[in-house]
Parts: sequence; C-alpha cells; structure tokens
Amino acid sequence: MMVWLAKQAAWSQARELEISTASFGLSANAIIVPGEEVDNKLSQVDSRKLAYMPAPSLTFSMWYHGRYLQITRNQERTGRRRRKEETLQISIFARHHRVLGELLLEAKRAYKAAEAQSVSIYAADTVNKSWSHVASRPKRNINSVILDPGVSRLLIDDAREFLESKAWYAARGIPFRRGWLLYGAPGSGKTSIITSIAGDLGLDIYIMSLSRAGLDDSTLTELITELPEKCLALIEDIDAAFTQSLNRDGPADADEKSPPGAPHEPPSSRLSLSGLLNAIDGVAAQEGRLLYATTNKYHALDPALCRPGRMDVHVEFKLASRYQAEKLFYSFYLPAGEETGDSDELSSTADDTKKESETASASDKVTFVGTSHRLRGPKLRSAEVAELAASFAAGIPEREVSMAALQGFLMGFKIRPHEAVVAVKDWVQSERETRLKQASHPV
Ligand SMILES: Nc1ncnc2c1ncn2[C@@H]1O[C@H](COP(=O)(O)OP(=O)(O)OP(=O)(O)O)[C@@H](O)[C@H]1O
Repeated sequence: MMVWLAKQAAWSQARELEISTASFGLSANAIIVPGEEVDNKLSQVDSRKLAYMPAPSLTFSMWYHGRYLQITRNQERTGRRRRKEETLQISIFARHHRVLGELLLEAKRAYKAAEAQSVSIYAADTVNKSWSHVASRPKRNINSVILDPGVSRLLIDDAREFLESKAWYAARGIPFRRGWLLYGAPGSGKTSIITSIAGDLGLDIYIMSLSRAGLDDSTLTELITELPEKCLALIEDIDAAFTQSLNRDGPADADEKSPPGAPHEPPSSRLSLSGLLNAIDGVAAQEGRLLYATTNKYHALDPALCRPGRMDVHVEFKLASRYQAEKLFYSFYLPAGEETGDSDELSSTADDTKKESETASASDKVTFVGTSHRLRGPKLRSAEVAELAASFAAGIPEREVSMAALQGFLMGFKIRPHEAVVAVKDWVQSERETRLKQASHPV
C-alpha cells in the first residue's frame, strides 16, 4: 500500500513531513530530497540519502475509480520494547467491498513492480526472533562482479538448475537441498556475487550472522522456521561460530566473553554446532530455499558442516588476478554502452536486458541525475581503454591485493584513468609495506 500511495499526487503534495536518512523500505515509498543527487560533495562520499515521507496521522483524500477514498497512516509504539507499529486506515464510500479488493490488488501489483527492480534484504532480529527488512538495493548486474573465468557462470547456472530440479530430487528420494560455501580472501566478491544471484533469480536475501549476541540454538531454529518459502538464506562468516569455540558437544564456555562479575549465562544461551547443523538442514529442508555461507577461514570449519548435503558446492575466492584487474579497469572507464568483448560475460535475455536498463535508470535517478563522473571524465575510445587496462593490469602482481582494495584505488581516480595507470606501481608498493607492518605488529 505504501508503494502505491507513493505514486499518488496527494502523497507527494503533503505539507507535514517526516525526514530520515534511514531506509523507509522500498525506495519508491519515500521521496528523495530534490537536488541532493546533484550535490557533488554528498554524492561522492557515499553518504546516506535524505528522504521524506508524509508525516503519520495525516489523512489523504483522493478519488479512486470514481469513488471517494480517505487514507490515514497511524503509528504507535507497542509492547514492552516499544516497537513501532504502523497501520493504514482506509475508508471508501462504496456499497460493496469489491472496490477495496481492487485497490489492494492494484497496490500489490505496484509493490511487485517496484520489488522487481530491487533485492530486499532482511536481517535476523535475535531479540524478537523474527526477520526485519533492513534495505532494498537495486539489483546488481552479475557481470559487474568480476571473478575468474567461468566462476559466475558456474554459480548462477548451478543455482538455476537446482531451482528447476525439484521433480528430479523427488524421483530419487534425495532431499531437495543444496548449499553453497564461498570461501577465501576478504573483499573478493563473495557477498557481491550472492546479492547478484538473488537479484537474478528474483529472491529476497535473509542474512544471519552467527556472531550476533543473543543467537542460541532455539532462536536460530525459530528464525529458520520463520523464513518464507522461496528465498536465499545467507550465513555470513560462518567461521565466526568457531571463534567462540563452537563444538558439537555443546555451547562454548559461557564465561569466555562475559565481563568480570556478570551473571553466568545459562549453558543453553549459545549456539552449538549440532544446533547449527540442524538449522542448516532446516533451511535446506524447506523446498525452494537456497543456502549460501561465506567464510574467510575455510580450514577452521568442521567437516560435518562442509559435507555434501549441507554445503554441496565449495568455491574459493582468491585475491585479484591480472585478468580481474584488467576487467575492473574496463568497468570503470569503458564508455557507457560498450562491451568488453569478453566471452565469459553472462549474456542476458532480451527480457533481462530490458529489466537491467530499467533498473539502471531507476538507480541512476537516485545516484547520478546529470552528474555522472563518466560525463566529466575524458572521452576514451575503446582501444585506448584496452591499452590502459593492459598497462594497469601489468602493474598489479598476481593474487596480492583484493578486488575491494583495487576498487578503492580506482575510486580515487574516477575521472583520471591515465593517472591511475601511472600511480598503480607506487600504490602496490605502499600496500605491500602496510601488509608487512601489519604482519610484524599484529593487532
Ligand atoms: N570480484 C569483484 N568484482 C567487482 N567488485 C568487487 C569484487 N570483489 C569485491 N568487490 C567490491 O569490493 C567490495 C566488497 O566486496 P564483498 O563484500 O562482495 O567481498 P567479500 O568477499 O564478501 O568480503 P568479506 O569476506 O570481507 O565479507 C564491494 O564494494 C564490491 O563491489
């Protein structure tokens, strides 16, 4: 209803407003403060966007299919934790409730259309043992995550094939479950590729962090049963459980993290490995759910956790190769609309292309209105970019720096590709020195 409301003239003309830098949910709900996108200072540092919503308790009057309609948005704090509850009160002057059904159906369609452009992210709320919507991100094109040749294709094809194989599993009596474990260097694109896969398959992401305070076996089980039927469940940093000495026999030592003098936590208040294994089987046991886990410490994981049936596909993500560095350079400086000509790029169907361009225009609306850094950069021909990309990649040692670090470096040269190529050698050297210092003085 909120997405539908956001499209009504009465909504955008409201004169009492609630302003926030936090997400109001699907971005279509809120009205982005005009002019902010063109404020270079704000858009260059990735600051939170300001958005406003008509204040609660206002009543909006409008005509709907020839009928007079009034909508009031109410907000109250309920329960011991004073959680904010929102309700909408709708009054329609009509003889039959059919018109309400029409309105709700139209609102549902508007929501689905808005949702098709973005991926909704939910996080586990361990206090209320429920999931809360934390963000809606524009879908990320899978080709924008640059991995070693064939890896993106393997991941997306495998996930698609799994979703289409329900009957195959049923015919063989094999539980319809599949888990993907992405492990390796930090900042190598594990989370990014998972987000892209969710966008590609039209699934919402439900993230669990095992190091979260208050997460015990029963909370985890409850959270798992609360998952919707079709979604992508993501356990981030699954090794975090092991830094708390998680073992199969029971929870870790309860005193380990308690401040001196704090009351002893009952032993059941921690997550045990068997609790985690049951939960994983639970996620996967529900049909149509995909389970992804990420870790930087593959070898710390218990074999029971990694065995086929729980984590069927293990993919290592390494530090950047020259190939990846070159492709990243392209993605920064190739003129808009031109292809790298890379055979590994995942082709989109006509429908996907349409969706992507719609998504791009939806996100452009927020991020760049007229001030894209591409427009301020030098106009390079593809051949020039190719030459620069090759020189840039030649300056990057194989598997020494992460893709996230490379991205950070290039961000400093958004409109200065030639300078990026010149500066890369010194940067690599300074990264090396920083790493050496860190190794000799571990935190
Ligand atoms: N392979 C890649 N291609 C393009 N961008 C990448 C790649 N890897 C990392 N990045 C960029 O680096 C940032 C961090 O990436 P991401 O969170 O996906 O890494 P990660 O492997 O999940 O890291 P961590 O293990 O620390 O959680 C993102 O902004 C992402 O755009």
